[in-house]
Amino acid sequence: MVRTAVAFSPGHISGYFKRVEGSDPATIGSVGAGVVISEGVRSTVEPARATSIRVVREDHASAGSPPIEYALERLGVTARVTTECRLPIGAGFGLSAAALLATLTAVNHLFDLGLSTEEVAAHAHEAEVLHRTGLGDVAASQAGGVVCRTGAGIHAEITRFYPDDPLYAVSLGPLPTASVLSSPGAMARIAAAYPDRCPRDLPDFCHLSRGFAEESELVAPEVRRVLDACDTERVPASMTMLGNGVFAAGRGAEQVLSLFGEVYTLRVARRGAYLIEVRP
Ligand SMILES: Nc1ncnc2c1ncn2[C@@H]1O[C@H](COP(=O)(O)OP(=O)(O)O)[C@@H](O)[C@H]1O
Ligand SMILES: CC(C)(COP(=O)(O)O)[C@@H](O)C(=O)O
Repeated sequence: MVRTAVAFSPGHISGYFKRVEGSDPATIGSVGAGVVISEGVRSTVEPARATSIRVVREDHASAGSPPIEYALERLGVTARVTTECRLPIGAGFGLSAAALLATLTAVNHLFDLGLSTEEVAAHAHEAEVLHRTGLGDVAASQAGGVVCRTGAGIHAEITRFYPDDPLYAVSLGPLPTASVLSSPGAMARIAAAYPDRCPRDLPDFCHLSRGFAEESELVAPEVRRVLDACDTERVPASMTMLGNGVFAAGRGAEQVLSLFGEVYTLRVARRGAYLIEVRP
């Protein structure tokens, strides 16, 4: 039997963020607030002569993941990787970071690399930043909670709180993160819209996120329709950054969102990425 390692990482919904410049990928990142969610990516890894990545979601599979391929090469290993997730990819659920954290956690154990949890996160963060698939998701998904990051990178100060209430989300389609991060105009509007404080609680997080979504002008017409419906029902809601989707909290949230698509019920994660098993 081939030795196999399996690991999981939670995803992360960013509510608001601002890019922070740095001298190298370790110091480049973002400040902002978001929610680490119970759904994420499970990665199964086995040694192979050449690296191959299979990305599985529902009954669909695709091949390749440039950030993961890059990270494995940096670590000097080749492996057959299968990632699995329930949430849609590219929809603002931080799945690129989750896929990296889950895969590198499994790789670390499979190949006995002896990396600390922080070193695993550092490699994942570097791959994210270089591929423009995220800025602050890896830092957030190192642990659970509603997260406020007041510095860039994985060593920055991060405060977390852990509400029991679920969050609901609906996705209306992808919004490639790299397309926004590469647009100087969008990044300038994002920086100007940044609410420079941490959220007090979940409703306050929704409120700050909504102000940011409006001011940054990132809200697409289909997202606008969902937000309008939430406003009518007085349901706190905002846009999943960076995806064409909406998250909402509290009474009535699930019902309003269900008018627009499949509703994902998300718990606030209690922990970050972890190893599930090594076989045999
Ligand atoms: N589950 C996954 N497994 C492997 N690679 C992934 C996964 N999710 C995202 N990626 C990588 O990240 C890219 C998308 O990044 P991004 O738009 O930031 O997605 P997200 O918003 O889900 O984090 C994909 O093209 C792929 O290279
Ligand atoms: C918002 C984003 C830049 C991207 O998030 P996603 O599209 O989920 O990869 C995130 O990494 C952040 O810094 O807050």
